[in-house]
Amino acid sequence: MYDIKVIDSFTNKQLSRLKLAKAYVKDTDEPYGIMVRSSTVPDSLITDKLLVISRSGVGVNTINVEASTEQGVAVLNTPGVNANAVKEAVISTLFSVVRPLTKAAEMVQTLSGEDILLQAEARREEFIGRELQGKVIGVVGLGAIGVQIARSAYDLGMEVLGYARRDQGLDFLEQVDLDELLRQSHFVVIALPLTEETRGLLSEERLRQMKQGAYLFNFGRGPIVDTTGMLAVLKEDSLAGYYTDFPEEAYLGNDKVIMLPHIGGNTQEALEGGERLARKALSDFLIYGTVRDSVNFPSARQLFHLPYRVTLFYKETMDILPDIMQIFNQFDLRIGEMMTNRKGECVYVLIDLDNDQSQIERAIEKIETINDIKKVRLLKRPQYKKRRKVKKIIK
Ligand SMILES: NC(=O)c1ccc[n+]([C@@H]2O[C@H](COP(=O)([O-])OP(=O)(O)OC[C@H]3O[C@@H](n4cnc5c(N)ncnc54)[C@H](O)[C@@H]3O)[C@@H](O)[C@H]2O)c1
Ligand SMILES: O=C(O)CC[C@@H](O)C(=O)O
Repeated sequence: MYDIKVIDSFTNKQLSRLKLAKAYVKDTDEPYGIMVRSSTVPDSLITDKLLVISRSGVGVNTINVEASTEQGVAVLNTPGVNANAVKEAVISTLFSVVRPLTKAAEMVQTLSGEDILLQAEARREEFIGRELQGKVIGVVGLGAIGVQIARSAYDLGMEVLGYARRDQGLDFLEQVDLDELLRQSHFVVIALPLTEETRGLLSEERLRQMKQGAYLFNFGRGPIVDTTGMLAVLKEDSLAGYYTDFPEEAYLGNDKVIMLPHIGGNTQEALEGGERLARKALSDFLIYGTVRDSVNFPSARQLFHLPYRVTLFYKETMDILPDIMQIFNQFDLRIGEMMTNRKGECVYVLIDLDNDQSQIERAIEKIETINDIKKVRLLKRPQYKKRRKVKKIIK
């Protein structure tokens, strides 16, 4: 039985399905698993008992991934699940800054009388907009979200520039360096994760390179844009505005800043999809040791035919697999199937066996003494009840 701590709200429908993995929601300080959305996972929960953190969503800046890796805890997420939602939010904010439709509709509500159409038309000049077609958009970060935004902007007839660390080979945009992108774009959209590398990437110096009258949209994370720098640049009237999904007190009352309450991915479709994938990823990890999307574990999947599976996670400072194999031999364990995969210096191994459980447990005790080993688990092949055949009654 696994105790699962649930941070943030998840639907009962998904939480009740955890029981398929013998996992049950419990408010404990020492869980085996954590389900979370964008709230911070306290470091105190990352104990050696913890096996997995499953994030419904993409950004993992609220999870101490380094500490998790040290404890052999898999940090799973659901990349791509909210990319369409964020893309649609970005496209609608782009339209909202060039077309004052909401303001125009509000004005109409102030009118009265039979000739309301004439009165309204007389004020049309107050609401002249601009078009996106033909303008330059720069997309910073070409992952699931960035690529979708770039593609839609291209379909709207915009000229699309993109910034990524590697050539993405996309034919609907021109990849340029960040400084060039900032100089050329009328609209710049940030679709990056928050990392040590991206924190403050949009520094005052970089913001000053932006085109006169350009807009910046931040749907990545707040600290990617330097707040002091942004306030200074906005004061000088070089930027037309800053649209951010991450409210900051320093921007309150600034009429050039529009802040949303972190709702880029906040659609019913994205939330339901994220919850389902995060719950399933957690269940599959607990039952089978399977890893699909993780920021610190390599992906791993193997059919579970034999009665037992040993999963091993280690940070490789030297090749320890021969030592592990030697222990398996010493305890006369016959490996049926095995797979190994790596992510950077982290290695994850699945080994399926058909031996006596106590024999495997003794081998595990010895494997746990090897330096670099972060986590070893012994899984039993799940026994699914056979479905009863339903006899067809033919009248
Ligand atoms: N506003 C919201 O509600 C919302 C919703 C989803 C995601 N996000 C944010 O958007 C981020 C991106 O989401 P995604 O689904 O596109 O993730 P993703 O992992 O598919 O893409 C991230 C991209 O950023 C690139 N990248 C990372 N560091 C970089 C750097 N220093 N320079 C250039 N490129 C770099 C990666 O290579 C990757 O291509 C998330 O991490 C999250 O912070 C926000
Ligand atoms: O979980 C959320 O509510 C927002 C998710 C979003 O910021 C993400 O990184 O996927």
